[in-house]
This record gives sequence, structure tokens and C-alpha cells, in this order.
Amino acid sequence: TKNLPPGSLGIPIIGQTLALLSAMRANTAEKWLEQRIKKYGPISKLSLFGKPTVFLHGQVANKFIFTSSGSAIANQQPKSIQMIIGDRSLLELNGDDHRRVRNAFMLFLKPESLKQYVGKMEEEIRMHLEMHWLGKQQVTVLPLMKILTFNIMCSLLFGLERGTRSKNLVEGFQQMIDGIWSVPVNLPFTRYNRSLKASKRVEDMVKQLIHEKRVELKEKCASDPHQDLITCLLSLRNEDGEDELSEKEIMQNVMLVMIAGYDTSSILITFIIRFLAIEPSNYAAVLQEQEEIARSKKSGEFLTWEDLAKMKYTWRVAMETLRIVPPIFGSTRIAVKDIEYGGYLIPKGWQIFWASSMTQMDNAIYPEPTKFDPNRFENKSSVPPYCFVAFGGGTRMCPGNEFARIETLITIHYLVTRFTWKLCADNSFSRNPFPVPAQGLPVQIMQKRPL
Ligand code: HEM
Repeated sequence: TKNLPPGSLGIPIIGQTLALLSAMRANTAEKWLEQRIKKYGPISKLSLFGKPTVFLHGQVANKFIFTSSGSAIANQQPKSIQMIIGDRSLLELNGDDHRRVRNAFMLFLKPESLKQYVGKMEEEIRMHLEMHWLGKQQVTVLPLMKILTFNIMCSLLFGLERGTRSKNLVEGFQQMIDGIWSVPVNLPFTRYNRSLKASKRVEDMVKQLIHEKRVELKEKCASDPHQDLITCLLSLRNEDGEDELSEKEIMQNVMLVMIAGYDTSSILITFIIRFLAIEPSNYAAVLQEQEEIARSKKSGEFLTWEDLAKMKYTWRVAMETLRIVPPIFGSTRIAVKDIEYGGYLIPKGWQIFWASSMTQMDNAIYPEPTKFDPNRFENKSSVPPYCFVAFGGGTRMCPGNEFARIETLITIHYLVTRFTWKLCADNSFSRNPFPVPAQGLPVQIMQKRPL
């Protein structure tokens, strides 16, 4: 029989949870994990979120976690997420069910489909800049990027225009996510309780939207079933001519997509803006790439898919941002049976924890890891597999990465060609558990003269 990995499970229930969370807030979580790796090696045990856990680090470990079959390692998120989103979201599904629901979402989220939404995203971005940036001297970037990414999602995923409904949705939705990362105590006046109530309201709103889309689809049989995500999902049939997804699956996964795509993308764009403000040579290279594209267009002309393909350097800047500040610090799985790994036993029922930053800040993979150097990604082959894991990997790799790429590139295009900016606060940040720049990143902005 194999031994358990080294390390201590800490105080019952609490374990090392508070220590990790407070290191995240102080932005020292990488150091905290590094010390563990120094002390115990790349495989160690601890307890997190009330569960005995094995922390795994390194390229081989990432591959092991991302490619193991669901019969050995299944997805496992904190119970609070299940209570808030429900038991049929991709996060809870495994095996065939996971594949079926994920494939349905990929029909909408794959690049060939997203191609047709470039214009819609662009309209949202232009409108956003007009409403929130134009004529201002100072803006706070993070809250604005949240508004922007939420509006993009409302438009593309739900076909929902701005108005009272999307306002109510964003309010409910904000309260709902606030509780996902809170202590799951369901008593009146706790954040968690408010979040559960908000999730019920959001659920009702999404249900109503689904109902309307269903009626629309029936009445206008010929209209484009790909006009938005919900309509696309409702139009899917399996081999027996039945609905491919149940209404519950559509509802819960639409809620999941909103949660998964909202904080993450807005944080990525916010941190690119921050890096461009503190790295003048990278800013100059992005500006050159984007001005060249802007110059090739007539005034007011929309960007095309081909234009996005030209934004290679800008995407490298985004990848370097994701490498140094991954919006998702890490995530957990559960061992479905006793597993042997690296000479140790991971007992059935234990949690497995991986952290993207740890591989992405590894000196052996990325020399001078703290240096912001987008050219690391110039040559795809220079990054070994399972070492850039900001979007995860394997069967659960982020299905929204292309969506995030498109909205990020278009937003940066408009920002650098229309504005210049300077940071107003220091450039520190903390994790909560998402990275949040000091004061939400206030910047002083100046509008540029059109090219
Ligand atoms: C910069 C932006 C984004 C980052 C860094 C990011 C990161 C991630 C990561 C690391 C995972 C995997 C977690 C794990 O393996 O446990 C994931 C999963 C997921 N992401 Fe994203 N994401 C981003 C944007 C989006 C967007 C825009 C959407 C939707 C439009 C989205 C939808 C999802 C969904 C539904 C899952 C669960 C997939 C599954 O379990 O099969 N994400 N994301």
C-alpha cells in the first residue's frame, strides 16, 4: 500500500482554508504555495474548504488532472456553487452528460459560429465607450469592464437589448455571484442567503426568456436559430427528434456561462489596460498593430474576422497578462476512487487542487517569470503543453476562450486607437478570489484625435 502525500491536514474543518484565502487577499498566495512545494515537494496534502485535499503542482500534474477519465477524477466545486446554480450545470455533470451539454454549447461558442457576432460585440463596445468614456477625464476601469462584458453577454447569449430587463438581470446576477464565494451559512441577512434568493430571481428571469424564445422559434420557423445562445440551444434535437437539452439544463448552464464569462473577461481586459500603462514598449507595439488596422478601414467601418486575425501581438499581450495574473487562480476536482500518483495514494473522496499561477510562474518553463514579455508566445512551440493553463485544459478546458479572445481584442482595439491613459493609483492588486487592482484601477484618460 502507498503512503499519503506529506503535509498536515491542519485544524479540523478549517484546515488551511483561511491561510490560503488571506494569502490571496495579500497577493502572496503564489509564495504561500511555493513554500509548500519547497517543504513537501510537488505533491502534498492539506485541507481546503472543509475537505482533505491533495495539492498537485507541475506540467505532469496538470496533464494528469486535465486528461484523467471521469471515472478516476470528477469535477468538484464548492457546495455553495451547486446550491446557487443547480445540479445540472456543466460543473456538476460528468462523463456522457457533460459531453452532451458541452457539445451543445460549443455549437454556439466555436470560432466558426462566433465569427458572425463580431459586429454585434463591436456595437456594444462602441456604445459603451460613448456612454462611459467619451468626455470623461477619469474612469475606474474594472467596474466599467464589468458593465461592458455583461452587456456583451446579454446581447449575444440572450438576445437581450439594454433596458429595464437587463438592468434587473444584472442586479440579481451581481447579488447571486457575491454569495458564491461567501461562507455558505443560510441564515437571514447572510450574503449567502441573499445570493440564494437572488439566484431564484435570476432563474425566473432566465426561464421567462427561454419561454419567449421558444414561442418565437415556433412562430417564426424560418428565422435564424443561431441568433442567440438560448435560441440555438432550444433548436437542438437528438437522433430521436427529442430536445437535446432539458429546460433545466439550458437554464442552469446559461446561468453558469454568465458567471464563468463575466468576472474572468472583465478582469483580463482590466489587467491588460494596467500592463499597457506600465509597459511603454509593449503599449507602443500594440498601438502600432491596431493603428495599422484602423488606417485600413473607412471611418465607421466595422472590424472583420480577418482584422482580428491580424491582432497577433495584442493577443500575445493578453496571454502574457493571463500568465502573470490568471483570473482563475486554480480549481478543484475529486478522486472518484483511490488513485496512485507520483508514488502516493490519493484516497477516494479527497479533493485535488491545482493552481494555474504555479506552473505559469515556474522559472524552468518561463525564464524570468515576473518579467512582462509577450514575445514568449511568439513561437507556439516554445510553450510546452499543459504549461499555459489560464483556461484550464483537457475535457473541461474553458469553452469560452474564443469568446473572451474576440471581446478582448475588439475592446483593446478601440481603447488604444481612441484614448490614452495613465494610472491614478498604485499598481498593486489583491485576490478575492479574483484579482482586483487597487481601487478598481482608476485611470486618467485623454481622447485622441481620430486617425
Ligand atoms: C479571460 C477569460 C476567461 C478565463 C481566464 C477563463 C478560465 C476558465 C478556466 C480556468 C476554466 C476551467 C476550470 C476547471 O478546469 O476547473 C473555465 C471553465 C469554463 N468557462 Fe471560462 N474563462 C474565461 C472566459 C469565459 C467565457 C467568456 C465563457 C462563456 C462565454 C466561459 C465559460 C466557461 C464554462 C461554461 C466553463 C466550464 C466548462 C466545463 O466544466 O466543461 N469562460 N474557464
